[in-house]
Amino acid sequence: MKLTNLSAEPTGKLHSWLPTDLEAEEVVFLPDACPGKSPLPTGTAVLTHQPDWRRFAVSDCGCGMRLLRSGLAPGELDQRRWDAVADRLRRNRGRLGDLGGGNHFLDALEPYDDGPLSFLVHTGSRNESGHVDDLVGSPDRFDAEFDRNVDWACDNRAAVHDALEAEFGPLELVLDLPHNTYERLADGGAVIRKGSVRVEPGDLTVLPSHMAGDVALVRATAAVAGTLDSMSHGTGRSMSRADCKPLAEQYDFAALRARGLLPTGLADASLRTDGPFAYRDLDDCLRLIDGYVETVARYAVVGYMGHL
Ligand SMILES: Nc1nc2c(ncn2[C@@H]2O[C@H](COP(=O)(O)O)[C@@H](O)[C@H]2O)c(=O)[nH]1
Repeated sequence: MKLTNLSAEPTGKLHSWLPTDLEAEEVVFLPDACPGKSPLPTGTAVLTHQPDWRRFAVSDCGCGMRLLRSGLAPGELDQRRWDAVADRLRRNRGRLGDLGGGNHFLDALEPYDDGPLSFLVHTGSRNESGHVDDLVGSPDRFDAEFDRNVDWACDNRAAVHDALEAEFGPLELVLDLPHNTYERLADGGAVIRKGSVRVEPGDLTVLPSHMAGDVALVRATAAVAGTLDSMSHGTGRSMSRADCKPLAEQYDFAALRARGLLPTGLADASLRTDGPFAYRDLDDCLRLIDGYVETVARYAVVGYMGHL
């Protein structure tokens, strides 16, 4: 098996994160590589011809990110308007336009170069995703259900987009990319992407870090031919949710609130497992993919919501 390691983790450790029954020709580990609850670790792209490869492609199918550019000057965002968006999303609970839990989030972004605010939406396919699990032995039904999930997740991001437009007016769609998908190959194999997006040279993608960290809009170069046309979907976790507790207890949430808007009523306790201390640094990750992407724009997070 060819293993390409663009992460900061030692290669031996990465091997231990792969399922022992995975038969892959190639595995790419991106800077956001981290183990999770899914069969494959996050931040990976896997080329396989294993007949039952679909069992490695389950979990939060179609989860992805949508980047939107507004016509708003940064000063036009305030607590009242951020709360109004949060209330709209809360009213969507259980249906399209529900941000969901975990580290699904909506950020307001201010560019470092002068310019209008942008918004970054990160949501998945919510409970829909579990429906593929029982279909791994029925490829046609699995593929149809997976596609339905990917479409549902995209519609979910579109519904969050609608909620933002209801408050802020028209928003330009910069990109919408799922990061838990697979690409079927003509020869029966597949490239499975878990926490990684499909990009071709020239394509834009977005790299967020955490609720208090910068976000980069990047363009893929020709070098992505060497990463199975794949790129990271963020900086990735540096620790598991279970390990966050001691750091969360010491974290200065008041300083976080002073730097950016959080919806009224969102308790510090809700952010314990997904706070800034749980994720890697953006510049560290950008250094690891130098040559594979070029930074087009960089933003500070000036508003966060999640765990609504
Ligand atoms: N700008 C923000 N980035 C965040 C936040 N929470 C996590 N992250 C980054 O996004 C991805 C999300 O990944 P997933 O594994 O849950 O699909 C992750 O790699 C982080 O680097 C946030 O609140 N704001």
